Amino acid sequence: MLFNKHMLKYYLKYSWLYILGIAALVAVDYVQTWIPDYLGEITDIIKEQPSDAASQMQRILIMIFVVAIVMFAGRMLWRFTLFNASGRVEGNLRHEMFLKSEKLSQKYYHENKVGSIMSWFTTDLETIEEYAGFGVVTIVDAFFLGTIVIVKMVQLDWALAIVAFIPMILIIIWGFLIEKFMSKLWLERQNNYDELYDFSQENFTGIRVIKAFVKETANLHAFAKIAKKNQMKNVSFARVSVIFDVLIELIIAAIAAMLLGFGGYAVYHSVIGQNMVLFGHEVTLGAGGLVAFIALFDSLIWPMIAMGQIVSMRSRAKASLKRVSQFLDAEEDIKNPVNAHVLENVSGKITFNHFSFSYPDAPVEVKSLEDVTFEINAGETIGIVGKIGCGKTTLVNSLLRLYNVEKGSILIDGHDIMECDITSLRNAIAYVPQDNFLFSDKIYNNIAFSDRKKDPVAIQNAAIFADVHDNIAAFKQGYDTVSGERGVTLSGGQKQRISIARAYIKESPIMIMDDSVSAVDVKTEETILKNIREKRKGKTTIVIASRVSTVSKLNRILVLNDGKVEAFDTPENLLKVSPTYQRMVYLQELEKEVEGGAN
Ligand SMILES: Nc1ncnc2c1ncn2[C@@H]1O[C@H](COP(=O)(O)OP(=O)(O)OP(=O)(O)O)[C@@H](O)[C@H]1O
Repeated sequence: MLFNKHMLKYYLKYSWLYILGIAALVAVDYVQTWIPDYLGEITDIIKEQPSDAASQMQRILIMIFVVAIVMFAGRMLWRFTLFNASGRVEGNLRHEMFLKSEKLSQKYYHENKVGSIMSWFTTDLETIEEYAGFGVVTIVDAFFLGTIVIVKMVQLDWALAIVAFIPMILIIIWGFLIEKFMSKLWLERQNNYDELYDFSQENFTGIRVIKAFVKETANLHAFAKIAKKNQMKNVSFARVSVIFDVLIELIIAAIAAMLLGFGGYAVYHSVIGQNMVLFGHEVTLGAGGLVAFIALFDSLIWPMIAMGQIVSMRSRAKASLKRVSQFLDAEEDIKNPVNAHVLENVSGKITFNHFSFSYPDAPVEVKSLEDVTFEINAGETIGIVGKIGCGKTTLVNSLLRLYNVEKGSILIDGHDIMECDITSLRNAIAYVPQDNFLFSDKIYNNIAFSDRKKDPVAIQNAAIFADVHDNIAAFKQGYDTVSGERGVTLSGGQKQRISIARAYIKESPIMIMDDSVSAVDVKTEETILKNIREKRKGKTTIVIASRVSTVSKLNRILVLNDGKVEAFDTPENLLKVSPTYQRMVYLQELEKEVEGGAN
């Protein structure tokens, strides 16, 4: 079996299914080996024709019938229990992996592509499931059936049995030697599979860009290259596996031929009274004994083939379990501290204290944020502006603790967020991300994402807040319209506003809008800002904007420049003290003039 800490707990959890299944399998194996004895007896009865032949035959036939019934019931039972157990082990592992996936930080998802993670969730888990079910059957069969048959063969004639066993021992040794090599081949194949998954996933996501740039053919060539590599890895694994299987079958056929030869020769010599000597031992096997011996060897064929299958199956499962375990053991770098402070009744005061931040994969000298210090009062609505890439998103991601605070500190209501319970922290913040991701679900469910129990009136109010209610009402299926991949394609502005509604409905003391009105017209933007002023009165709101006009009516605006705070002041004062703000205003005026001229 395949043991490591992740598997062991599920083997233990479903031990009753395994014990029942293995017991049924052993029972089937045991009674199955009675058949060769009966065949031997039948041969001797036919040959010697004793006076009670009819009653002996009747007894044997009844016993064969009983064996058939036990085998039928036993096979049903082990199939049901062992395959049930392996399915449950797989299901539990998948569940554990899903839980883990939710605990892993942004850093992990930067380092590992979605395609690779998907293949761990699919093909690797299937390989493990195969081994936890069929693999167990094969091992138990090979071990118990093999042992019982071997004992019986030795009892019949140990010298003849040795003839059969020597090649078998060679198969076992060879199997162990080849397993490591096959495991390496499988690992390579699976890693290549990741590449294939990653490529396909990116291709499907970026299909519009590919089409717009007429890159279908180039992409097809790139795909064919990766697919070919994958095919070669598959072929390499299959080649080794097939050679191994064929050689086992060849060895089996050779042993059968040898047994028939030696056995037939030995029976002939015992009939003429000159017993054959093998390994210094006189072979006294009669015709019935030989038939039983050959039939026993026949029962040994499956355990021997099974050994070959175990090697291949185990090597695959070991490689797959290694990948799954690496995922399950991945470090969770965003964790709750010991004695975490649970944020309650948050007023919304936010303090950044000499906070600096570099992305894990960025060169050490490149800081996305440097020595950032400012304070937002509880209930205040502020704007954040700055050039592209100046660190606006990084700032709010840090507040959400999507990354750890390593230099400086961030406080909410005076509590260091590194000491706060992460769930309570994130519950206190409603976030509208820049990419406006929506789930492939009804618009209704997307808005109610934070609380599925929200009533239709609350959903509608949130949509009115985001000025998207009229758009939704105009859809044929209204709030039941499915957004995302499988549903209608919403416009960028509609997606932005549905994301705003989703955040607003949380009624959190802090709301962050990351460039969330960039795709709406000026009138809609004004409506949303007016709604923020009215409906979020007394609650903290941060509006990140790429246009100065979005934030120019707010009381205070934070201006970032190359990751540093350039100024944090009223729009009037910023015009005097902040070169970045002055330039943004100047560019906006210029834009207006150009537009006016064009009209
Ligand atoms: N995951 C990441 N890994 C490494 N560097 C990153 C990562 N995300 C952002 N950066 C870098 O950090 C800096 C700040 O990025 P950020 O997204 O915070 O800027 P921004 O002001 O929000 O930009 P925009 O106006 O385009 O939204 C940029 O130089 C960017 O290249």
